[in-house]
Amino acid sequence: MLYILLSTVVALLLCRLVVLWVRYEVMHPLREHAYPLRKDKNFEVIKEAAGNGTLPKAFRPNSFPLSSWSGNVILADYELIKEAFSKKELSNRLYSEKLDQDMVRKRKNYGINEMVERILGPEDTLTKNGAGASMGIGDGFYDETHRNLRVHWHDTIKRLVGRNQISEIIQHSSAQVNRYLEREGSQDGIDPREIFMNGTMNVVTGFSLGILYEFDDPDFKNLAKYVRVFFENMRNMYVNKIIVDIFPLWPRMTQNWLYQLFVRKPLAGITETVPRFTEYILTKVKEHRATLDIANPKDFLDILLIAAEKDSRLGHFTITSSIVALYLGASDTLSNQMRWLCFTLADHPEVQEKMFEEIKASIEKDSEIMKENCPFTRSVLLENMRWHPVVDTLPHRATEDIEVQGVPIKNKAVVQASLTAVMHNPANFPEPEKFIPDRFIKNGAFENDVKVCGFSLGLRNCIGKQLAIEEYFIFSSNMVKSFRLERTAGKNEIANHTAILMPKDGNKVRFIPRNK
Ligand code: HEM
Repeated sequence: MLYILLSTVVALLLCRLVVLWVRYEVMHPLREHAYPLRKDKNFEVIKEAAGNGTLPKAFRPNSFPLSSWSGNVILADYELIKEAFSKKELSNRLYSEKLDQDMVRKRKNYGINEMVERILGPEDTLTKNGAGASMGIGDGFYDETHRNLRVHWHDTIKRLVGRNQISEIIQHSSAQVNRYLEREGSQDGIDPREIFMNGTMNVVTGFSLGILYEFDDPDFKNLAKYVRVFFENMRNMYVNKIIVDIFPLWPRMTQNWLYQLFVRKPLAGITETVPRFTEYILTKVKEHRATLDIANPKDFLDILLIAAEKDSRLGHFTITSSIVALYLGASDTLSNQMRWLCFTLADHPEVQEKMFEEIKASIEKDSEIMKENCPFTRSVLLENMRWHPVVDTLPHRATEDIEVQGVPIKNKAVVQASLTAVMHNPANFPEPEKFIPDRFIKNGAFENDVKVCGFSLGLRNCIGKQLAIEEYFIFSSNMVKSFRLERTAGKNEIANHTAILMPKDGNKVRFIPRNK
């Protein structure tokens, strides 16, 4: 009897598997295609398939066993990405009620609520608003709070551009970057990673908190340490998030426990870093309160504090996590784009010289480096972004069943865009595998190409785009004006990394001052 029962169960299970296999493998309207999680492998696979025309416009990623059954979709065509990401149903991050509840637990474990009351006091608006209704500018649903955060961000940009403060903040950081390149890199050669990380982080600090640090300031060093710990734990935090999302929440046994069981790697340092980073930002909130001029906000935090008076959905967690998101979004991206530029220029001295001549002529003509006078430099910078796109998009999650240009996307599917596929498609850029410095010069003038889309497209694209483009130009042109770059070690190879297309360690460049 038991034998018959067991056989029936096994037979039913097998039937179920066959049905699933037919549904997901045979009948599924989207093809499956390789999409390795490791960025170096991913870059090679996607570049090759885009190059020989075998990459589908949209596909199910075959990243690990059965992953193509999950309903996830990778978009690999410019027009498709543009249309898909203009839809609010496809503009949410990996977010759910469960993840929200897990965050409530984590804040409790970290003692964040008590910290808010201790630092800001019980009468402060942020204490009264509580944690807030959003996970911050880089996470959560594409809802009204998120849209408002974007509006506040762009409002800050407008105000600071009007007062010339953005350029002042970036120039301050760029001057420090150059000082450190000379101090540390003019003898034996260095990998300038840390220096550019510090430079980009300092721009975020200036823009969001109104502080221009020196790189060796102890507070700034602490900030850099917090950001580093986040990056070191990024992959594990992501795995943790997926575990929380998949398994039911139990009252006592947290998903962190499950995570430790499966992944066996502690989220090293994160449990200490989150409260410290939060404490730093809350201290800045307190300081901003003392100088806040409602008619004349001076940075992003001022603007958020003013907005929180009228909108209780902007709570302490919304604000602290938005500021943290800026540091995370800004630092590894731009610093790696700068690293690729340095190593590529070191391999192309003739490109450096042509940029230098153009920059020098601009200073002679207008006493400063004007973008309009530097078409070749801008073309090189854009080509560097196209040739080595440091990131694909972050994961988007569908909130409805939807079809875009014939591509079916299921509710809750994770959708990502392969920006690499667009930028290495020969139909968009002839000979995409080659670095062609004057690719974007037409009749002697610089011509932007929207298909260089490293900041992504649509409603959930990179909010730092405008700032990053400004920073990229100022850091690069000041660097080329001041130094000749010479490779002393390594070659342009890609590191084994899960999130960022970054050069391998071991690349070194000597920054030889031009004035000596
Ligand atoms: C070379 C530099 C940069 C590149 C290539 C880059 C690229 C990207 C990409 C591809 C996304 C994901 C968009 C999507 O999922 O569709 C993103 C999101 C984001 N970026 Fe950037 N980024 C850069 C610099 C910056 C800077 C300087 C900041 C801040 C000042 C920043 C802040 C953010 C934030 C907060 C998000 C999340 C936006 C959201 O979820 O709504 N990024 N970035």
